[in-house]
Amino acid sequence: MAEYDYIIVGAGSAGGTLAARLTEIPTNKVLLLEAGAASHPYSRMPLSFGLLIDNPAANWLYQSEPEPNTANRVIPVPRGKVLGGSSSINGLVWVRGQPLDFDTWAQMGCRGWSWRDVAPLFTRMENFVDGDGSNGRGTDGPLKVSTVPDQNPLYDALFAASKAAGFKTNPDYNSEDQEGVVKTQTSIYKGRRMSVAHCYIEPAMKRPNLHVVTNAHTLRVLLDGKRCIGVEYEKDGKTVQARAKETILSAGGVASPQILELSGIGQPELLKKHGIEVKHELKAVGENFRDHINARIIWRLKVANVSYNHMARGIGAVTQMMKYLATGGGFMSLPSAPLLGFLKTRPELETPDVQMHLVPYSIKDPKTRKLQDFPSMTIACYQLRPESLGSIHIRSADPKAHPSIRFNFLADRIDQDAMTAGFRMMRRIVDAKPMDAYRDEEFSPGPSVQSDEEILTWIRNNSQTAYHPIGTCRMGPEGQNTVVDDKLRVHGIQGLRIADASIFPTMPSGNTNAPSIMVGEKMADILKGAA
Ligand SMILES: Cc1cc2nc3c(=O)[nH]c(=O)nc-3n(C[C@H](O)[C@H](O)[C@H](O)COP(=O)(O)OP(=O)(O)OC[C@H]3O[C@@H](n4cnc5c(N)ncnc54)[C@H](O)[C@@H]3O)c2cc1C
Repeated sequence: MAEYDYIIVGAGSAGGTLAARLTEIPTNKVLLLEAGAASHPYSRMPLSFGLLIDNPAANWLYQSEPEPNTANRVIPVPRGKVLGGSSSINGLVWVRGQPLDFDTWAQMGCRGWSWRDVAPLFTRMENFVDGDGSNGRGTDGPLKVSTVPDQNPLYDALFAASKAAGFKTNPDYNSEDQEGVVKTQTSIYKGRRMSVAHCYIEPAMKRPNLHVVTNAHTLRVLLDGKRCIGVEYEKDGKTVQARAKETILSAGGVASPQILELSGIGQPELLKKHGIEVKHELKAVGENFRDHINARIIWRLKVANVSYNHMARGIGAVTQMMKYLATGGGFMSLPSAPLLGFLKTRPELETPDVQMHLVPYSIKDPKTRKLQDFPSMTIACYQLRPESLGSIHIRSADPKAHPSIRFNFLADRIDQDAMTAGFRMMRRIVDAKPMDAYRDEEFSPGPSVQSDEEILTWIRNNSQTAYHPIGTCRMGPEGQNTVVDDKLRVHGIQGLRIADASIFPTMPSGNTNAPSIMVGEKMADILKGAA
């Protein structure tokens, strides 16, 4: 059986970062297992966000359970299944979060995770090419970050409308002050996606001490009593075992709790129901699940040539392709949103509680992301720090069966109120005078939806996830509600840690790629004895 110092399961945002950092020390022998392929031909192009959203070649294509809170709809849950994980298929929006997020983690008992502790990790991971090193922004990290270069009179009108509606702008929302309507910073450089595969894993693969195995589906971790001794995975139809001093699960918010349960770690009743021997009771495995529910309003536009529905359809698609090939710019180089808003729904709030994504086109269906036929724009809004808690648990002892995902979106009154207020703020921006020249009728939901109840019902009936599942192996001091401690060790099991978005105790205020990479950086420091 092959022996390593470290086995990392999942080559995503956190796992890929961790593998690269650990192998900086030549004596560390590391095995990185990834269920997906080594690459996908579309991945480096930012448009791959749309092209891979329903593509099984790079995506797990999970689905939620139908739940009454969201009109019993089955909501698609895409996750990256390729080297780089979700960082290879995501919407490329780069957000650190608010200092308050991490100070809250520290306040919940996670020593070493306050903003003061994690800010240097955010600095070291990035090379913000449009920054000058102020605000703690990185200038020589492995992952290049740039501000969207796309210009469009619609953006100017939206900035002016936001100002007219009473919202400020902000020169750097990834500083300690997030508030404002802003041009998006992205994990894109010169039109190419800056995934963890490209920025961390591929350079590290030149090292002899990193062994990367792709198309390797981890089935379970191997336990000797209360000690983890390695993993069992399937490769080319064969079951393979590997041993390590430390095993780190980095399979993401959906799959890390699944692998624990398949290994006999979790809620005893649930494991027994599926015929799995209980090796270690941990009630919080798969619980404390949070995600962002994303409500999108679509407006028709009077001016066609500011909307990519007009500029990127038919012959326009060819023009955009030529532009992309020649300059690395245009439609195919955009992140999921070129403008963002981090705003307060109530003036007395200390920091923003909603995030908006302002998009110069609309899609027919978020499941396939096909462009709508008419000139239009979208603004989407989610509450930054949702309170509602869902769960992710196995539905079967079969490691290939997708787990049961229950969002429980909008269960909490705070979430309902913030989403309703955020919805009204989207309309407030677009109704402002500077948008008069562009705004046509609201296409979806349309003017018939007005009262708080109508808005909330519409959100329940139509909204999707913003693709940020977190919390299912929550970090914190040992207790009913946590799975790992602040050194990311699974409570009660030796030699097993978890490093990915599943350990977030609460939702960071924004998109979750940068905080997931930060977890990989932090895990590396802990294992190197530097944290
Ligand atoms: C469609 C989409 C759009 C998004 N847009 C943005 C955005 O614009 N900005 C942003 O900041 N965030 C975005 N996110 C979220 C962000 O990308 C994720 O939060 C982040 O990548 C999670 O990192 P992770 O390390 O926890 O998991 P992942 O990066 O998902 O990595 C988990 C890895 O584990 C592998 N794996 C799972 N199970 C097994 C197994 N049994 N055996 C072996 N390997 C396994 C997976 O294949 C995957 O490679 C988006 C996500 C998606 C899916």
